[in-house]
Amino acid sequence: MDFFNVMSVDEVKDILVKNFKNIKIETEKVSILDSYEKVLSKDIISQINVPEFNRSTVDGYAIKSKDSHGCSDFMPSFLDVLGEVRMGEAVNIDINNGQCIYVPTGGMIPKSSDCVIMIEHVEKLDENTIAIHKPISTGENVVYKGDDIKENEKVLSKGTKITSQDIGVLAALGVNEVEIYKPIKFTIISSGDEIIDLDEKLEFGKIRDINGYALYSLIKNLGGSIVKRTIVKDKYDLLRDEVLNGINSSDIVLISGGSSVGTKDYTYDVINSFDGQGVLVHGISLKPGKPTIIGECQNKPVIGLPGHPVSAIIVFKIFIEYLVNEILDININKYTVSAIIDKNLHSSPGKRTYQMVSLEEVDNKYYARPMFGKSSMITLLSKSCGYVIIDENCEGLYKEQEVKVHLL
Ligand SMILES: Nc1nc2c(c(=O)[nH]1)N[C@H]1C(S)=C(S)[C@@H](COP(=O)(O)OP(=O)(O)OC[C@H]3O[C@@H](n4cnc5c(N)ncnc54)[C@H](O)[C@@H]3O)O[C@H]1N2
Ligand code: MOO
Repeated sequence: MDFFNVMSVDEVKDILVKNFKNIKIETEKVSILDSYEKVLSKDIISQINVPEFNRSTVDGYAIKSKDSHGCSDFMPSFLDVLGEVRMGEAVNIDINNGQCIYVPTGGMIPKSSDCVIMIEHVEKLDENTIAIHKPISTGENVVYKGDDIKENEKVLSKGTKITSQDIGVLAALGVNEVEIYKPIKFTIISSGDEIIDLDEKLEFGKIRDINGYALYSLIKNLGGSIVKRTIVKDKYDLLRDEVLNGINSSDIVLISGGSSVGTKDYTYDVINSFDGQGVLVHGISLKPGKPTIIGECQNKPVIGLPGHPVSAIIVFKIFIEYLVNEILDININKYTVSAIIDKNLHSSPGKRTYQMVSLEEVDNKYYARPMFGKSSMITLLSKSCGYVIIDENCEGLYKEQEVKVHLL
């Protein structure tokens, strides 16, 4: 077996896109009530204007704004009240100069009116007459037809992860059902003679399967589904069988452990044993996560994540999240926090370093405190809030330097 042929993070992302962006993911129609956090597989184009008519945003009188021009406490304008607009009903009356009509909040205003004056700014002289003392401008207290959404406007794009606000938009359009991507299917294989499941006895020398469980929840959090989570011993045939099952039943196969160059690291050979291009990447200039493997077997991505839990999770976040976002056209809109690093920090030039940090708020400023530990220590991640990325060509960070913290 060859030793690592290390590639940069960006090169690896390009390889993922080139080989796997066009994987076909099934779609289905669901009620908008079941669409929360699902990903749209088609653009939503509005068939209507929202609102469909000019509406008042206040309780008041719809008038022609020019009837109010020049009026004051000393020289009010007097207007005839033609009647009242009823909620939910079309207005058939038009107003002329010197006339107005009462409109409740949200009610339709007559075509000939261009503004609404609030009742508290009006003096009601009798049932049919009001006086106004203050000028009001065109458009005041009115939402015009199509102000919110225009007919034929693209309201939501393919790849949108649907939020509660988006469900509100769909309801406004009268859309009952949307077409979404079905969850991307994953198989998770934890490999290693030492790895045992939670219901097994912890004999001396054994290690609980941390990665299988952490990856399971990362996939769920991404909107994916897990077809199978399993543990296999360090035997070529057993690993190959599980990878074959994974390829046949899933869209993406993840193997944790066995990605390095030890005598019992079979991931590389197993990936190369299937039809397809085999191993595309073995080794990334990345810390943690260098011994990652990316392969293509029978047109499916099979990814060998490093066994150390911190490395497995970080590699998932850098590459699997990226790939899923690319496949589903999800707009990557990750929130970051600006913070001040509170220690000098050396990195490893030549490698992109993902430095874990905790965050502390002092006097309305965030401070990022580097968290140190080995990549075999899962609590390094659980005690951190996020990470700072230090580029390959950078030797480190200076205390007090402003950094972007990517939240975990
Ligand atoms: N000669 C070299 N050895 C190693 C290198 C190297 O460049 N040259 N890289 C090191 C780095 S970096 C990492 S990370 C590991 C990755 O190793 P593997 O992917 O082959 O993983 P294993 O050897 O199977 O396991 C490593 C470590 O992680 C523990 N582990 C594995 N799976 C799980 C799991 N599901 N849950 C919890 N812990 C797990 C395993 O017990 C080992 O302690 O290679 C270095 N070696
Ligand atoms: O991926 Mo390794 O964790 O750099 O030790």
